[in-house]
Amino acid sequence: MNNLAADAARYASAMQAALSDVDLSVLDIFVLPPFTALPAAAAAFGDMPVAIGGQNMHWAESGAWTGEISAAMLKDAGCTYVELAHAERLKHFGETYECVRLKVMAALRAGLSPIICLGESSEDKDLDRADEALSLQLVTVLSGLAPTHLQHIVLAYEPRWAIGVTEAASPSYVAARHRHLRAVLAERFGRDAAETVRIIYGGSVNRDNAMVLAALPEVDGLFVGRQAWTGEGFAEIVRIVAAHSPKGDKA
Ligand SMILES: O=C(CO)[C@H](O)COP(=O)(O)O
Repeated sequence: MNNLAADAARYASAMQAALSDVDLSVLDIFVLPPFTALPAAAAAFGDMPVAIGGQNMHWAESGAWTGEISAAMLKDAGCTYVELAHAERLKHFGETYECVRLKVMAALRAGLSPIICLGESSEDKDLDRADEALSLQLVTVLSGLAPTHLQHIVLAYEPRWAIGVTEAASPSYVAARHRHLRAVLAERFGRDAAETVRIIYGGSVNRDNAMVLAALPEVDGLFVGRQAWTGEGFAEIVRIVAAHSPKGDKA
């Protein structure tokens, strides 16, 4: 809940200016503004290769759900992505992965790519059951999907204890959790389909840790919060990832 529609043009032009010498075709970039800023952001990014997404949506196509936003409304506002299951949705609004599952299906039906947040609590981490918690979340949220759906899905691994703090999870910890998520996908959907899912890392990503995290072979991209509140800040991360990604693949 940061930034207004009027900030969109400034945000986009700051990114454009900061990245004019960067080959953005090696990256897939998205920004997820507040609902009220979506049309302004879509217009402001214009021809830049930056996709737009919502931060949440409802699972129903339409109807008596006052105050909610549907997939069709997001598409109408210029979105191609939608973020689902952010830790704050689960914590403050009582969302469950069962309800996230309905949203994932609705997003895919509408042609939106869901960015599904997964992450263990600090208690799960301390009790050494992070992988168990992640398996449960992932299996719940993807039940009912076919292997062909996976190419449209992004998993955002965001350990809850690493969001909004000063330190991200360590690279080795992140790599292990991403390997686990990939293994769960492979077990359920087959290795080939599992490889089509992007698994990105979020939680206190900043200019100091972006390069190391993005360079991990297990990490397909970064999910940036505070550092992306300004176009300049986000551009710093984009520049780092574009320059140092050793994968020769999109990140
Ligand atoms: O907002 C986030 C990116 O999706 C996420 O919760 C991480 O926030 P940050 O810790 O401020 O980077």
